[in-house]
Amino acid sequence: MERVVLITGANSGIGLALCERLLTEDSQLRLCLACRNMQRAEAARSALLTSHSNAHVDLLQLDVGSVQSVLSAAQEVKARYNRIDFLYLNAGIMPNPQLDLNAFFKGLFSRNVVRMFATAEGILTQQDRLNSDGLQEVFATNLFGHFLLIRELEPLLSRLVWTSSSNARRSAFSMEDMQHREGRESYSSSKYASDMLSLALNRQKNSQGLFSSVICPGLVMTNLTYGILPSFFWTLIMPVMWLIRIFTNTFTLTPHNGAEALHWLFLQNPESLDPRAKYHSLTSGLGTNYTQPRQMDIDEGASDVLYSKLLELEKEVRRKLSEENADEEISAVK
Ligand SMILES: NC(=O)C1=CN([C@@H]2O[C@H](COP(=O)(O)OP(=O)(O)OC[C@H]3O[C@@H](n4cnc5c(N)ncnc54)[C@H](OP(=O)(O)O)[C@@H]3O)[C@@H](O)[C@H]2O)C=CC1
Ligand SMILES: CC(C)CCC[C@@H](C)[C@H]1CC[C@H]2C3=C(CC[C@]12C)[C@@]1(C)CCC(=O)C[C@@H]1CC3
Repeated sequence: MERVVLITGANSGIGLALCERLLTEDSQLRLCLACRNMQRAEAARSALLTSHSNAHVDLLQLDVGSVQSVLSAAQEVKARYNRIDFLYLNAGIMPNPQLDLNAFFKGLFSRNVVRMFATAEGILTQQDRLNSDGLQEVFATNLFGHFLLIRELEPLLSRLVWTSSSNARRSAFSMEDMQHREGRESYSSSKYASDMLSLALNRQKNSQGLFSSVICPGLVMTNLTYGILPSFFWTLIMPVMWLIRIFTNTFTLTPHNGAEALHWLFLQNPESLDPRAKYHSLTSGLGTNYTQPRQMDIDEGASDVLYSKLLELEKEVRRKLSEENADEEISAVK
């Protein structure tokens, strides 16, 4: 039977590499690339068809950072497919990243140097902003848009896979400020929230046959990392990066390597997976790829609280949207 796989943020980086790997694994697959920019989505589709000429590759317009776009895209998915075998929640942003060079050089000579290279703890901040739905942009894109998509498509779903990060950190997240309006680590906060949400979804939905997993792709050279340091600089320091890889294995560096755990999960029986584990893509000093589960630092109770808060927020945004639509109808009649 033809399996249907929907991937958000599939037009570049890790998402596009995953598409390549999945088509190599199963040429009968129906892939749906869910992207906000249709020109880039077309280019990704053409690239995939060059290497897999008989592949079924569909495109779907989806801006996960916009409530209206998520709701419209979900309607379209329901009209097109009667089930989604895998939903990869991969789209993500890190706007205006700032590297704290002082902290970086201090970290270089501390006991935590390996940890710093693996997680970027203490050396990276971002500047977030409100989007047109009145939500924090990073929260809306990396977490809430995906949550809404899951809610809309729930009856069609069986497997969810989140592209999280080693940068997800409990101390960056606050339940009282789940959108991270106050701090400067919105990326870390949103990724920690996705880890929590995955656990909560497993607790609430496993009995109904829905399973969720989280992965970390390691440090990968993509548009996201080119936003932190320019691509020529990364190319210049590549020999240093290969050297560091010997000590951490988290410097996967290429999108193909970064997609290792995403691909690995595609081959696993969901019942054999640990809901409290994050599955890491790792690459050894000799260039061998493998997947390793590591326990996440999460409370079950807190993950349930986050789930309830997201349901509340969902109600609120739906109410606001229907009020706005009603206002528009009234002014159209006038
Ligand atoms: N690179 C790395 O080292 C790491 C990356 N990650 C995570 O991996 C995931 C993929 O990122 P990566 O491949 O690195 O970076 P890219 O920037 O190459 O890919 C991000 C993808 O997300 C899409 N996207 C962003 N915002 C939206 C939106 N509002 N609606 C729909 N699609 C959107 C982008 O589309 P567009 O082209 O239109 O911008 C792009 O296709 C992210 O979740 C990221 O946080 C995690 C750990 C490390
Ligand atoms: C000599 C060089 C290797 C210096 C590079 C320093 C930093 C730019 C990087 C060290 C750890 C990296 C890292 C990320 C970005 C680049 C670093 C801060 C991520 C935050 C990218 C996105 C993620 O989701 C996790 C990564 C963790 C490690």
